[in-house]
Amino acid sequence: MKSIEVVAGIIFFKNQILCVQRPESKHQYISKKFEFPGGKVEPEETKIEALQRELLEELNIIPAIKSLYLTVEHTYPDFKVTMHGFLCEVDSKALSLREHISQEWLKPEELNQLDWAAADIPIVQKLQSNH
Ligand SMILES: Nc1nc2c([nH]c(=O)n2[C@@H]2O[C@H](COP(=O)(O)OP(=O)(O)OP(=O)(O)O)[C@@H](O)[C@H]2O)c(=O)[nH]1
Repeated sequence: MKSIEVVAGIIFFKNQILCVQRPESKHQYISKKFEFPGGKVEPEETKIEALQRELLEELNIIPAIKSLYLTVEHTYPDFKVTMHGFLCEVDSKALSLREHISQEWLKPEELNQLDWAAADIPIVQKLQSNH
């Protein structure tokens, strides 16, 4: 089975976190799910470099990347993902949604209102237990 390494930004503006919705996909289990923005780490790139690149590409933002929060391993029916979630901060909510179909800024305790990609659930749970 294919394995991918992914970085994702848990982006805070004050006490709210950016949640973005994936477009429709042939993989039903990730189609239209909410996630933390990011993407695959390319060869020759550090995780931080990959996250900076993806956030600029997907949202046109340059957040302050603070620290690694949680690494999750999840096996979907077609591939295995290792996802590193990094705490990030922005000082404005301004962004351009270039790949996702919607966005929400939610407080940690509100995150379970959304339908998350399965790999994100441990990160959502940790954020909810720490608020
Ligand atoms: N970015 C991101 N991807 C996630 C999360 N949770 C999760 O399961 N994934 C999965 O990890 C993979 C990341 O791929 P991607 O499509 O976002 O990455 P990318 O921008 O590099 O893709 P590309 O191949 O189209 O250039 C997707 O299969 C996605 O479903 C998440 O919170 N953020």
